[in-house]
Amino acid sequence: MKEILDAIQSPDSTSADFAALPLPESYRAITVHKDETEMFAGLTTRDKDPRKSIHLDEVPLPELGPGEALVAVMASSVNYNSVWTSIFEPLSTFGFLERYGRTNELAKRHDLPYHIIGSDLAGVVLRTGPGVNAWKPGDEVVAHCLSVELESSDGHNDTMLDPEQRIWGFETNFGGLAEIALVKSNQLMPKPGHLSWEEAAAPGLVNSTAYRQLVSRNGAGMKQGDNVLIWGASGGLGSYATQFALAGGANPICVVSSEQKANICRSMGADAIIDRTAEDYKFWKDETTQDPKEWKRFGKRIRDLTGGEDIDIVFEHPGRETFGASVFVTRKGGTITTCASTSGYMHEYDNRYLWMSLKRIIGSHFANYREAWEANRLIAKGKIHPTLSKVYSLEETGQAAYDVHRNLHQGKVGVLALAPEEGLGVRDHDKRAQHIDAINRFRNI
Ligand SMILES: C/C=C/C(=O)SCCNC(=O)CCNC(=O)[C@H](O)C(C)(C)COP(=O)(O)OP(=O)(O)OC[C@H]1O[C@@H](n2cnc3c(N)ncnc32)[C@H](O)[C@@H]1OP(=O)(O)O
Ligand SMILES: NC(=O)C1=CN([C@@H]2O[C@H](COP(=O)(O)OP(=O)(O)OC[C@H]3O[C@@H](n4cnc5c(N)ncnc54)[C@H](OP(=O)(O)O)[C@@H]3O)[C@@H](O)[C@H]2O)C=CC1
Repeated sequence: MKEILDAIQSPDSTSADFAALPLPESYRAITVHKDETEMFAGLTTRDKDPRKSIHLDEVPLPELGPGEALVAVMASSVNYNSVWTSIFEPLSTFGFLERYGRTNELAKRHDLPYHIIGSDLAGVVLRTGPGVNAWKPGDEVVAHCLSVELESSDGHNDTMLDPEQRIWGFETNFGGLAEIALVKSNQLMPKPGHLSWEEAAAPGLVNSTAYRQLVSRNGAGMKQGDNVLIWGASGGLGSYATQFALAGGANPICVVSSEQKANICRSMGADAIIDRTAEDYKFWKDETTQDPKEWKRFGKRIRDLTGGEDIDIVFEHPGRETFGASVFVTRKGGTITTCASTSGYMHEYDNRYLWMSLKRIIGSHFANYREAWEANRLIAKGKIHPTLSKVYSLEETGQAAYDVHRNLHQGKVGVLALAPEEGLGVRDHDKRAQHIDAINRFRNI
């Protein structure tokens, strides 16, 4: 592994040098274990502690198949899907690996008693499998997390519709929270040169998801002037949705849970901000009964901020707790676009407000390769910036996932894999200097 790191850090290394590097038989990786899936039985979601289920193991290097690449991972990031994996909710991810393993001989590699998790990476290609022409050893890359087979016709308009669509490092093995990752070559994209490894690894999953959900025609198709209600506007998804709204000439109405987070939104350029803790919205009277009066109070607050206008697009992901309010505050003909249900997936809303006002609910999930590429291109052009707040070592991944589970973090949380320290991997110093304040906006807060 030392030889690999030396090659990455040497400015003189060529593609041939990387191709000639011997690959290790094993590497360090963040895992959850199949024989521990019941370890949190009986506990509430909140009390399930990722620090107990997340392990750092030495694992064997997987065989490289056609259309695939082995990547030396310099840095990765924590996504909420790794929180779900680590608390075995809503179901154990080993079921996904078993199901994938049954599909063909090569996919059997994924069905193991351990799951190497993680759906982001920035690093360097070490080897490519047969049939890979677009990438070569030595390429500095980031990887998006869409894994598809594309044998069926269904996915050929929009690859997210492939029946064998999976999220890498969640529904497949050999994810990014490791020193080496196995990806399909059509997950690879160029690493933005003005960013360090950990900065480049941070946006991938959430930036691509927010791009499809909010900007793409497959999602809400946001346009200039739209009022966009963004839940968790300084969180993983929300910090990119807020940037897309601002960069696209829309008006973000940012919901956050503290003054500190409100200030982060202001620093991004937003001025319509709702602190849901300070204003104490209680959309549910009890576990089963919502309070439409509270939807109205929330809607009135939005009207105060917009000069009397309602919401064109809701960027939804908290789910059960907020969905009734989200449907209510959307304007006639508006759109609620949802990609998640952090607070519960059995949503309840008053359907009269949906059909009588011709509103639409759009389900959105990750992004196709083109959408992920366009989202990454905006990062590379310095139009959208990473929202990295804190960086942990691979050994500390359990704590990093705990922070995200308990909503103790801001923006994105990074993890160093092979990178020995933060700040390495920057190739375009001039562009970095142009954007340095925006790049550091979330750091250490
Ligand atoms: C990029 C980052 C993303 C995120 O962070 S997202 C957040 C994290 N992700 C999640 O929380 C999602 C986790 N996944 C799940 O909870 C489950 O994954 C799903 C609920 C999405 C799917 O459930 P399942 O049980 O895996 O699959 P089924 O499709 O429900 O299959 C169950 C059986 O139901 C049959 N079935 C499906 N559709 C129909 C139909 N329309 N009519 C009749 N039967 C149907 C199937 O065939 C199958 O059957 P048979 O068990 O016999 O194989
Ligand atoms: N389908 C897909 O492709 C994707 C789905 N996801 C899912 O989206 C969800 C959010 O992910 P991500 O943004 O990375 O997570 P983060 O935890 O980084 O951010 C979510 C933010 O939502 C807000 N929030 C949390 N709970 C509630 C609640 N009950 N009511 C109102 N606001 C709430 C919090 O902000 P605050 O406290 O400031 O209000 C929190 O910071 C997860 O469930 C994740 O699995 C994520 C990426 C892709």
